[in-house]
Amino acid sequence: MPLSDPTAYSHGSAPKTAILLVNLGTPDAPTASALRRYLGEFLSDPRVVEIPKPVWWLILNGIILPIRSSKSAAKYASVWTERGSPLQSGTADLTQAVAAEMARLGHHVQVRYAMRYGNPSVASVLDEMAKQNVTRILLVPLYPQYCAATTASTLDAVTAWMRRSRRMPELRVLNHFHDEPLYIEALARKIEAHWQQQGRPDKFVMSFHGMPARTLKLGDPYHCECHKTGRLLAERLGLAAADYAVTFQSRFGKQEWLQPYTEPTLRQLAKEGVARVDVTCPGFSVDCLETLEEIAMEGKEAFLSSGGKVFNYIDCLNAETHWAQGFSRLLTSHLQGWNTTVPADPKKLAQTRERAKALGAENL
Ligand SMILES: C=CC1=C(C)c2cc3[nH]c(cc4nc(cc5[nH]c(cc1n2)c(C)c5CCC(=O)O)C(CCC(=O)O)=C4C)c(C)c3C=C
Ligand SMILES: [Fe+2]
Ligand SMILES: [Fe+2]
Repeated sequence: MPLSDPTAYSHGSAPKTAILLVNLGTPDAPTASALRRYLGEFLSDPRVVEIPKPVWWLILNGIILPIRSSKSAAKYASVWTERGSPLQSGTADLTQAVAAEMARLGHHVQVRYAMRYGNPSVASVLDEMAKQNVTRILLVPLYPQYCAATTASTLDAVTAWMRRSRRMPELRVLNHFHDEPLYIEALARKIEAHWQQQGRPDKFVMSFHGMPARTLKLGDPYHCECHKTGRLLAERLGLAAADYAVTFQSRFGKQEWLQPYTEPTLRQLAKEGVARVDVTCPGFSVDCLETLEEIAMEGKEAFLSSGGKVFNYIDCLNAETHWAQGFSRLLTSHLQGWNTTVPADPKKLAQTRERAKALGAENL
């Protein structure tokens, strides 16, 4: 494959820094054909499904895609808004909020987002950055807990692009932020705001996306990082061990996944006489199908139909102001040594200020 040369090198050009937020990706429409494309790309990633390729190709194309595409399309249709997929609009909003906050903090950085699967692709955003002479990239997979299926896969997409680029940018990667005080604090504030309005539940459930159980034995730190987030958040909220549970949702296929599973736990709690549960999903940066449909709709139905009385779903952090501020402070600490506060070009600085103004930075 020929190496790409988007712009000619010129002497004396100042370093340009970008923050690239990457989320999982989502279908372009809630239709079976869009789902087939999206799931086909997602589930063909060997980081996501670790089964020998030829066997998996047959199962995926012969069974999973024909059946799951239309089933999943109906689920997506139930959460789709006039802005499209919640994952897409939520990621765009978070990006804009972080861009505004970084500008307010005086950083001259581009903040963009890409999707690991679907659009805008990681390669297309990196191509655009290269054309704009971006020379330093802070890569931020939007997963607080490290997992090979998500975090490492995001880096795979970036390194695949780098393999065909002549002039590689400097690259830093935010590996995880599952125990960062700024993240735990933002989660705690969100929960506390809810409890100030509604009082405390009988049980607080923190539901994380599941993974095949064998990945824990193979050394993936994901399970431990989910539990650490759960423990830190519970401690910050003053909860005793009996007041909360850490569970895993979105099981896929027949093999064992990380336990306890969210939905059976909700049913069990209701049967044990727990009247009210509050559920939140700290592993998802923005609300998406997995939180809005699987938890807020299906999880609620499971709990109430098993005898539970009150089910509250507490949203993800999304683009909350205090999270955009906390996240930007966290990202700033990863920019250390890259001087982003001295403008290279006064004209560009004025443009950045105008852009920040247009993005509402003054209100943050
Ligand atoms: C083997 C299959 C899957 C693994 C492993 C997996 C890991 C994993 N996923 C997320 C985050 C998200 N997953 C989402 C949707 C989704 N996940 C799978 C399968 C696996 N995920 C499927 C098939 C789907 C599509 C929906 C469906 O058909 O059920 C989403 C939501 C995307 C959206 O558009 O809203 C997110 C986010 C993590 C964090 C993770 C491992 C830790
Ligand atoms: Fe998933
Ligand atoms: Fe563990």
